[in-house]
Amino acid sequence: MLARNFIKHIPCKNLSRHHILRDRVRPLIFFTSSTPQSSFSISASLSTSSSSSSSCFTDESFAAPYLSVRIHCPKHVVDPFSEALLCFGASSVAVDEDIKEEDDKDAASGSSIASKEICIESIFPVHEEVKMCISQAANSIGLKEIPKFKVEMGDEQDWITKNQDLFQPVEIAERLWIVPEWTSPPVPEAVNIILNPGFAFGTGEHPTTKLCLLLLQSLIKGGEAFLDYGTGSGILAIASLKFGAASSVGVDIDPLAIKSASHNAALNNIPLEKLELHLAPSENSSSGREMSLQKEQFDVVIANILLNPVMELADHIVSFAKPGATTGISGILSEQLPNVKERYSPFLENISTATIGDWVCMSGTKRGEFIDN
Ligand SMILES: C[S@@+](CC[C@H](N)C(=O)[O-])C[C@H]1O[C@@H](n2cnc3c(N)ncnc32)[C@H](O)[C@@H]1O
Repeated sequence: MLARNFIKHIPCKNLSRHHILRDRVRPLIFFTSSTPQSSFSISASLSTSSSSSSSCFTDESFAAPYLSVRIHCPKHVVDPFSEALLCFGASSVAVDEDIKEEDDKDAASGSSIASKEICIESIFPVHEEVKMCISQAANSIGLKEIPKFKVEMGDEQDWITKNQDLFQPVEIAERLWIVPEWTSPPVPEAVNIILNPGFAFGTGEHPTTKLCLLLLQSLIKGGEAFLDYGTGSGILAIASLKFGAASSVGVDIDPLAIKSASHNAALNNIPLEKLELHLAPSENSSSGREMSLQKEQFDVVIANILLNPVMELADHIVSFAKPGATTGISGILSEQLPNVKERYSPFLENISTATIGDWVCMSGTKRGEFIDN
């Protein structure tokens, strides 16, 4: 579990507003998160040949059961409470955007909203103690009562089927498309990354994913070793290989992300020897952050995670880049950029930024020698 003050120090927008999906009837804001883990073995390399998607990622494992939990919480705390749920064990939370917009208008007009409730649709892994997670999340944001909730069993396949219509092909750039597994590429001759994100983040719809893909496309000239720190669906790792990288490594603290990335690698016929996936120790793991990755082995490193890990792991992330290699950092908002820049400037030079909306991707080249701040 993450420490309680982890949430308190993070403004709402910092965490996990990962992904906006539109429902036919009502839009949803869809958040996803890593599942906190206590300890991990470090490597979960692909275990299939490129020609067989099912052998690497069996239908059985993909249809893992989950708990679907509807939680009624006071509207005025929906953002911090959603963030807190993610920190205390939810795999994803979805909030009705129409109701949230109403809420924001109420807040702007100063009307009393404390009594109104909003329903958060969340998903928890089956092993999570849902009541305890909800209670910890409520405590962490100062809610006096534990919100009412209802739990149902589901399986991942249900969830995916339910949400299939929502994820449509995404054009990232001319001749670069992200295409759901269940649709045909609109431009067959383009670079098409075939995806089924499952529970993992990374459908290409989020601005940070787009920014990272564009950065990656500009950096990969052929033959590079690429590190995707916070791989989610594996979208960047897979894209790097399609752009011509020689090898790619994806790291994530979420086992569901590793599963999803593995499945997606097979969908894209990625040869086994070209992609490694590593389950990283989480923040609280006593095993520390050592993985079987060598320092200074990558020509390009991108970490699209969130503000807190980006700040905390700065030297760790940069340590994997070769001197002179470009490191991209995303998952951050414009208002957070000054702090992130300051944190990385001892390690990176020639820093530049790209933005879409409020979201930023910062990149720079690794210094030969680090400077004191
Ligand atoms: C915003 S998603 C990015 C996914 C994908 N790379 C993309 O660009 O769309 C962030 C991912 O980072 C993972 N993550 C969060 N904290 C992490 C950490 N400390 N170490 C490794 N991965 C982490 C999350 O589980 C999640 O899958």
